[in-house]
Amino acid sequence: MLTELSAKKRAQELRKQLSEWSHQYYVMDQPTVEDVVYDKAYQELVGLEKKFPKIIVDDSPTQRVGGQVLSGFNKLNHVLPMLSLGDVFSKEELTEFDQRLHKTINDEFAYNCELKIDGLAISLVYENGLFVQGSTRGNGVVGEDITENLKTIKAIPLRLTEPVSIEVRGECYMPKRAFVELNAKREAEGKTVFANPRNAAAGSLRQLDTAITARRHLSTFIYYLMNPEKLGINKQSEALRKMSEWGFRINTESRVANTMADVDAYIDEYQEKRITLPYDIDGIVLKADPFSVQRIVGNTVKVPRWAIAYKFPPDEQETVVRQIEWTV
Ligand SMILES: CC(C)(C)c1nc(N2CCN(c3ncccn3)CC2)c2cc(C(N)=O)c(N)nc2n1
Repeated sequence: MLTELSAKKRAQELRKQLSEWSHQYYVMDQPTVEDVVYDKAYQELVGLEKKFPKIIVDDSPTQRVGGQVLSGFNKLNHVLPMLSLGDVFSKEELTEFDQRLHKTINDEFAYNCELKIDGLAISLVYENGLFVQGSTRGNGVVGEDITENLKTIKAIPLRLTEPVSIEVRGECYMPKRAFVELNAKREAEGKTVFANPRNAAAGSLRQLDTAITARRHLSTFIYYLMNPEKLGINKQSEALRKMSEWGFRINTESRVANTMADVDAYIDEYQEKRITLPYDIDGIVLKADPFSVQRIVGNTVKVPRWAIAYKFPPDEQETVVRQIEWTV
């Protein structure tokens, strides 16, 4: 006999299982169960919550697609401005960046090298481990509250593995495969097509109908933790590892470089690999790894002095599916 109490207990078991499967599939790119198994458990949870609405909790996977059509997005002020990035287009300029830093910092320090994902910057706020607000970068000071749309993205955890209150930032992007398939569908429907995955991701996040956003196969790579030293984290590479442990999707191609020769090698490697990646990148981002170095050199009004974007030469090749490794 199904009581509200037994339904509540069963729903908690289902949510835990669904969350683990979802983490494996959407965050770790390592599906562990067939879709049909996931869907069966999900439908059972939907049934229990429909029968006993009082057992519904905010971080239930059923709450990702609110299904409501918003009338607009509220503006919001970022607690800390989302800085821009200085960019360079040659290894010579990269060396100048490194030399400038060493004018201020005498001892040696490592760089964290990251792929520069070609999507759009987002900010995510968590209170006691629960996702409470998500927004676009906007002009860096004022962004748009797109929490409801970001909740539909399975790579964004609704609850972290620890009850921490943090703000993180990253890139929301559309995988190349989803981009090609979306444009093929739009073409068949006589609609306009998106010029590139970045525009497709931006258009998908700007949807007022969250059910449309939910169908666009968006994903994220998180790359920034606010006030990390308050959490006892002292390097960018450590912050990335910690955010991964909390449940965020972190790009696995990041690497610590101890010399500029290592940085050059990283650039050469990913200029080669670029076309095979399942997502667009437009360069790499170099960051002083120790937060102590970041703190000493600080930021200008617009950009950090401790990070730089190295932009690849524009790559004329079309985004074709066959050259892409078949992951998300
Ligand atoms: C935290 C800092 C400021 C160093 C930072 N800022 C970034 N960006 C700033 C400029 N952004 C921007 N966007 C629109 C207009 C002007 N600037 C877009 C994000 C980063 C972007 C990526 C990426 N794409 O993969 C990344 N791995 N690390 C970043 N790190």
